[in-house]
Amino acid sequence: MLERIKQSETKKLEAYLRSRSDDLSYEVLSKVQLILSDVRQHGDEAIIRYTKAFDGIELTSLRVSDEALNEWAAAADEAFKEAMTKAKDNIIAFHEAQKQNNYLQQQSLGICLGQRVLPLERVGVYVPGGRAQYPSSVLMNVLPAKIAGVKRIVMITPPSKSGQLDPKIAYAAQLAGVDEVYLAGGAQGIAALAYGSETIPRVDKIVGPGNIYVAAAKKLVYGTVDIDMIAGPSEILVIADEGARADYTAADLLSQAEHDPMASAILVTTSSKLADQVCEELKRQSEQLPKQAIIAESLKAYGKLILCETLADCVEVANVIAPEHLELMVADPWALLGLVRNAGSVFLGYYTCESVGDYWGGTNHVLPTNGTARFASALSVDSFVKRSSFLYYSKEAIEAYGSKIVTLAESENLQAHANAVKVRM
Ligand SMILES: NC(=O)c1ccc[n+]([C@@H]2O[C@H](COP(=O)([O-])OP(=O)(O)OC[C@H]3O[C@@H](n4cnc5c(N)ncnc54)[C@H](O)[C@@H]3O)[C@@H](O)[C@H]2O)c1
Ligand SMILES: N[C@H](CO)Cc1c[nH]c[nH+]1
Ligand SMILES: [Zn+2]
Repeated sequence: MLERIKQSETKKLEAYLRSRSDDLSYEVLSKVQLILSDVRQHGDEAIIRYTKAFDGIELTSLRVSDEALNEWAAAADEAFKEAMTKAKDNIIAFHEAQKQNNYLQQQSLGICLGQRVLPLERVGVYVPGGRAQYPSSVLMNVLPAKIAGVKRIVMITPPSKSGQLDPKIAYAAQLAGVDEVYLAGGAQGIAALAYGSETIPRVDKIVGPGNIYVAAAKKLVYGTVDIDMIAGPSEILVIADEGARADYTAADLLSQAEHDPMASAILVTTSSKLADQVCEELKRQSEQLPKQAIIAESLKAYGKLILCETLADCVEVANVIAPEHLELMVADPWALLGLVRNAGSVFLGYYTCESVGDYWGGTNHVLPTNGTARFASALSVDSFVKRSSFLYYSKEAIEAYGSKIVTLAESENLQAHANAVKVRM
């Protein structure tokens, strides 16, 4: 069920990495570029047209009114509401610790300098909604923005199959404190947030995960607006030792394969016995899952099984792949953690399945994909702030240090810079 690769078969590993990076191909990017340009030119009309084409829904209004939001949120199930409220507490507790402080350094002669941490004004949050509804992603995106102090949080999501907002998404938006909600998904939604339309406001930064079209659109609008990262189709890489249970391992691989035909699930292990058992389990468990068609496509295209000599080798393979999620299903996960350099988020031990982090634990589930964990980080409070520095020099300070500044300015032949100091001395 999974393509088998030995650690020594580096060509096969490289081929996998190449195929993954080809996902954001010229073909996808050029298709998405056309959508972006169309929405930039034609605004709401183009968004409504693409929603009809891709989501099969004829929208009459993009904005979800406060009354509709209240009505739909009230329809959400009580057990769901209770679990979401506790998950919210866990997410807040983890992210509160990420808050950065302003700082001030004082020196002699009255000199002082420092840094202020300022929230972004307007942020657009993308909540995916094509193949599944993601109320958990509402909390993961919005709560760190709230903690950072973002003034206006605009949420967009594709309409549900009935053409409305799913009650669970409506409830999550209220629980998290979203300011405005619009029904717009895919590249057309990202374009609206980047350029603005008659109805949807332009924002300063777009955050949130999505499929390949959303990821491509975010990549293309970067520069017009800021983005958090490329958070595309989900990925899991499980490192398992001979003590890992095959049924747990297979269940975890399937948990991400069910997201998207382009999701990736990889097992890296030192045990060929476990590898065989996991393949059996994958077959057995996937036959019972409602999303088996998506899973089959995902495993066929991106499912891999890599056999290594040692656990340290397994971690090296993971460092090369740089997965979004890395599970260490080994007896002593803490001993391996220090060797991990490239992973969006790490899950330790036999009992911490990725679902704990997707919904509950408190760490963020919006994470870099497609190898970008080599340089990108999880969504955090930091994603919603900018830093602005300041400097104060007194009359005495400029007189004391002015000649040094003049020397440096003249060394660059910038006489006007030097003069600005000289006139004060
Ligand atoms: N990396 C992360 O942090 C993270 C977190 C949660 C979910 N995810 C991923 O988010 C994705 C959710 O995907 P989804 O599809 O369910 O929802 P989505 O909202 O991301 O995408 C749906 C939209 O895609 C557009 N679309 C669909 N087919 C298209 C086509 N042929 N051409 C142009 N546009 C098209 C449509 O506009 C549709 O509204 C999954 O890949 C999942 O793995 C990632
Ligand atoms: N695994 C996803 C991130 O790749 C997050 C998620 C939300 N709901 C379920 N899973
Ligand atoms: Zn998931």
